[in-house]
Amino acid sequence: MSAGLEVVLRAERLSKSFGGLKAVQNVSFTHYAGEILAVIGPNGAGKTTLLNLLSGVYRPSSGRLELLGQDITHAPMERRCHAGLGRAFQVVRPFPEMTVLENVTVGALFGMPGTRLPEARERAYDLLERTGLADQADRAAHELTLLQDKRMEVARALATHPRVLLLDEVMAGLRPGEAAEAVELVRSVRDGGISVLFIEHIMPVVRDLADRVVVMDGGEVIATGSYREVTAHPQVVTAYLGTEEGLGA
Ligand SMILES: Nc1ncnc2c1ncn2[C@@H]1O[C@H](COP(=O)(O)OP(=O)(O)OP(=O)(O)O)[C@@H](O)[C@H]1O
Repeated sequence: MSAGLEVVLRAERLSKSFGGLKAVQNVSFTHYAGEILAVIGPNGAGKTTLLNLLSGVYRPSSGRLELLGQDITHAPMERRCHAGLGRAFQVVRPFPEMTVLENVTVGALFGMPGTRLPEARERAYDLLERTGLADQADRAAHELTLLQDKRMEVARALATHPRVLLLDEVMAGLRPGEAAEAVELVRSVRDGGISVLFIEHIMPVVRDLADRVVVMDGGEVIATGSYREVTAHPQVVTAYLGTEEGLGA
């Protein structure tokens, strides 16, 4: 990835402290259009805090963040969403009593102000087809399996018309066959023209899915590059030594 490609997200020296703890320190990276970018790192590295800075849950203590050339460093979540940033959560938070179709329709209404209900429902139904959930449209959200929940969460995020989709450990808790399906879903999202940034602990998933990888440790970026490059980086090997996830893949 190099000059000339459109930049969708640019983080410049982003930092976030909680009291005296520097959870994210001077993190810089560039995310190019059409790219699947992984953020990895051992427990406590600062990945979730970074995702929260990107999506607007937290404001940075310092640094700058650009989405499609716009400064969104201090923008509220809603403005980020309308500017093209979508997020699917690790802990799926649907409206449990509403149907799957209704849940995704809410995403379509929220993401595109001025959208009328029939249009939003139509878009939601299209997304259920794309995410393999059309046959679950009329079920209550709380009846879904974990994989179906994750599909729905991706559909809800896609309903907001993102240019960049942030995924927070969507593979967590899935069986290997299910994870393979989720990998295919993420690829199909990218093939549909949406850039994807994901946090993931499962290294084979990172290897199979990521075009580039940003590695964090102790709040800082310690390596950026292809999967092969970063997993051969001495600082990355050291960071993962003795951790549960290891670098086994
Ligand atoms: N709201 C908060 N208040 C205080 N400290 C926090 C808060 N959120 C995170 N931290 C601390 O910031 C550091 C980075 O945490 P973070 O959750 O971002 O790491 P992570 O890489 O996502 O870890 P994991 O892989 O275990 O989810 C940790 O030391 C954590 O305890």
